[in-house]
Amino acid sequence: MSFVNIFLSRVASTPNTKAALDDAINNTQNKTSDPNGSPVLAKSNSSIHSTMTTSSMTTTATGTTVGNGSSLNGGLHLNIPKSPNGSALDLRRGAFRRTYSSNSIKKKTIEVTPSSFVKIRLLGKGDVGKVYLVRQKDTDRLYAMKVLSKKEMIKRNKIKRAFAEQEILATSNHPFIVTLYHSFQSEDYLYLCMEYCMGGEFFRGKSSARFSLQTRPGKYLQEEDAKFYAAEVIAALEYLHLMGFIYRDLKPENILLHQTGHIMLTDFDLSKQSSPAGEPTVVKTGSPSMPPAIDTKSCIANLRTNSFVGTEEYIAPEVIKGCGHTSAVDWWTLGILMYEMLFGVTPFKGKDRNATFQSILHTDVQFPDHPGAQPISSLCKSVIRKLLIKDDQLRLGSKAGASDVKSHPFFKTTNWALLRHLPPPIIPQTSFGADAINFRQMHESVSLDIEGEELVHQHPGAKNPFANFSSVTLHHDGDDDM
Ligand SMILES: Nc1ncnc2c1ncn2[C@@H]1O[C@H](COP(=O)(O)OP(=O)(O)OP(=O)(O)O)[C@@H](O)[C@H]1O
Repeated sequence: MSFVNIFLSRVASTPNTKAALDDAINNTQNKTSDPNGSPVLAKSNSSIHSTMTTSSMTTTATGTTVGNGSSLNGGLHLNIPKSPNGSALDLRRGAFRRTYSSNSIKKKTIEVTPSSFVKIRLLGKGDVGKVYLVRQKDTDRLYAMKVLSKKEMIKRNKIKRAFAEQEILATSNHPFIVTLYHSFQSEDYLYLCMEYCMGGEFFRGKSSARFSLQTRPGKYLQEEDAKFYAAEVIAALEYLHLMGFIYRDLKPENILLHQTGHIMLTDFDLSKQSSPAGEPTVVKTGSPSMPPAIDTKSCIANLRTNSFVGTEEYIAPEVIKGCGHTSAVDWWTLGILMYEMLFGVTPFKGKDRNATFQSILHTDVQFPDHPGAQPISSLCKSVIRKLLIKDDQLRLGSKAGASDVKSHPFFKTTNWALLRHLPPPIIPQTSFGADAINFRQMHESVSLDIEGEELVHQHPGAKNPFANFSSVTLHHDGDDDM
């Protein structure tokens, strides 16, 4: 039985889990725009422009309660009509197409092959694969296609990671997590066909997209803006933890911007799955006026892992020590991310890797106080300090997971239920999509043609390690026209 089936049957039989997932999703699903409507290339006589393929979309404004399992359909439903002219603003404001529920993904036999797509350009590179902007030939829809080389995966012992990534993408259904549409394989490559996040990377190294953090004045965000992105990241982490996954690779490069400006987490090859995921439990909040919160920590309480993974400046102390780590690593990385959003640098960066690790292990976080440094509130300092507590058992998030973090007074002004209604601080420049203006120019050293790949030579009779890779097409609620 695949994880999806196990998960769905568990969801059906456990009202707490279902309600908790619905809660995590619904608390963020009320959106000003749909992050999952793949842009389409619409050809006119003289020009190519983008349009959303949606007629109407149902969104749910619901006050979810934990434990009664009725949240999904219990709220107010709004039908948002299609905009008549499909302007860029309308794309952001009015385009809805997916509902987010824990059982809205329908797995189908694979409906595409590599030759169903035309490669448009290279968007990004990892060590075993590349991500291309592609167009599906028969629908003209644009997608981001991650193409992983089997040869490289075998050489670098990364087969398990590709399986984990497929599993997470295929089971996730959340507005801040990139949507998977198809996964399939050829003789030499694995393919993950995902929603194309037109806004590019949230922020990255020196050659950045024009609206990324690195090009903001002073290379940092205002505190309120950083709070907005932190809240969206927390919502995504909460969902992943509820699903039994530790993300383990939160960093700016893995946060993509949807064309609406809302974030989407991507790159799950370092994520770790607790199998089976534990039951979420309910914790009482301090205030009688607040509803009970979900304990996401219990979903992954049985998962402690030892692998040394992560990105140098974002690695948590317990990972460096190699004494086993839990979902608390994700809260550490959130602390680093918040610091970097606010100050443009990470807090423990040393002159080399060793110095960075020493600092991560032994130095308390310091906030810049030189003239010109951005002043931040004491509540903001407090939440960062608590997320960066070296002892993972004392760290914010170590007791009840996301609920601990969400209830820190820094987030008192955050309206979690309406997160998606808030206008994002940065709206990516829209274009017709295929020009990928929000991505830096990349050149391919080796040609990797989606249709005609080089061959991998395996020993005759060797067991095919990719035999169990799922080739599926995933239909999401609202995608009937696909
Ligand atoms: N859905 C997407 N939409 C737009 N661009 C994307 C998408 N997914 C990935 N990219 C681009 O491709 C880059 C590499 O993607 P990703 O990190 O998933 O690849 P990877 O091979 O797993 O890399 P790594 O070796 O860092 O794990 C991203 O940083 C981003 O620029």
